[in-house]
Amino acid sequence: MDHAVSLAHSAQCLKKAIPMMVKYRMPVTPINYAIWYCYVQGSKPALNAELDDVIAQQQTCTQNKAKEIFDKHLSEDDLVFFQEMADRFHGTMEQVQQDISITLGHSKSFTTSLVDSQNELANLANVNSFNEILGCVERLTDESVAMQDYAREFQTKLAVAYNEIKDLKEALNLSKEAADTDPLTGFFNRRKFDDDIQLFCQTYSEQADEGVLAVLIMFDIDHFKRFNDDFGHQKGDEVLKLVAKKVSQNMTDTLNVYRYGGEEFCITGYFTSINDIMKFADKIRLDIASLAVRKKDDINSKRAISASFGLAILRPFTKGAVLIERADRALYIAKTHGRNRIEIAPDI
Ligand SMILES: Nc1nc2c(ncn2[C@@H]2O[C@H](COP(=O)(O)OP(=O)(O)OP(=O)(O)O)[C@@H](O)[C@H]2O)c(=O)[nH]1
Repeated sequence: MDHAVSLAHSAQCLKKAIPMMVKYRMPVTPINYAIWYCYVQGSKPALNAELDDVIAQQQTCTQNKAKEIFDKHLSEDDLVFFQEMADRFHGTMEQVQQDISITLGHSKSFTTSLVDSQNELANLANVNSFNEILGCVERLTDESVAMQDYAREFQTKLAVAYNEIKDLKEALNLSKEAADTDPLTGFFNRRKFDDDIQLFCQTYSEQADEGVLAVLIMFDIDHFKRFNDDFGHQKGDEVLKLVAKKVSQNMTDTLNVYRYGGEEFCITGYFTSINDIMKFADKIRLDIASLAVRKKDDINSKRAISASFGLAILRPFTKGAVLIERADRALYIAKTHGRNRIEIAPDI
């Protein structure tokens, strides 16, 4: 790929590439960035054709497929280029914006001091060649005002460019957010969970604080298949949304909630005691159990909703996979012991 392109051209390509990633719900990874940038640049028709095919079939492009396309048509150099580009744009514009503000400030104070001098001179009746000096200062003042006008105009143009870059950055953040979010529930999605869980375990291991417990709470709506079969998939989606609302109402800043699978959710976070964890999980369990739905045209069709919970307290230096396995096992026991209940994984 030709990297010797102007900043303006790169900005144009980025501006077109980001909405593509948003549209097809692809996370902003360097690889996705690279293939879409190349796509909108149009420099590799074979890449465009392949990406068009994948999108036509799947309405998105999976990480694996994106990597495959990248490996086939692009190189590692392209990747480095993309990783650096967005930051470079923003950094450069920020710096220039600062410089011009300083220049404008200087030119303003220069004008002010010239005006002051001019006034002072005007008040001095006994100065030799008074009119010459005054004329000279007047010219300098005019030049300074012109310089200030020029700087202001330059700043306006720069502000426009700066805002465009800012918009680009925001679009990038939004597309990242969209790529991490489950659209039905608004929770983080499985992809984000897979990214986060290892970091969650690692951070706790490195900064383990006496008296702080890190926990993974897994829960799953009971008999959801039966519900879907009896009420239809659409009503099932409605239940997922209702459950999500109840869960959201209990969330705090120290907790993260994810849609782990179809009707299965995970919460990770920190508590100070097992008692607090149990109280928290039980509140959610009861909130979900307070829900009931019925068919529009059948008053006798009322069906209660419930969920089962499996908790696993993190032991330092445990891998994410082990924590998940323990919570999953506890959830399985909650299911087999009658559902609508909470089980804690044994601390072995
Ligand atoms: N409506 C709806 N259903 C979904 C969605 N995702 C998964 N499901 C359904 O969720 C059901 C899950 O069924 P199972 O895994 O057998 O579990 P279950 O019926 O809840 O039974 P237990 O977990 O043992 O209580 C399946 O019928 C899936 O089709 C979704 O997004 N919307």
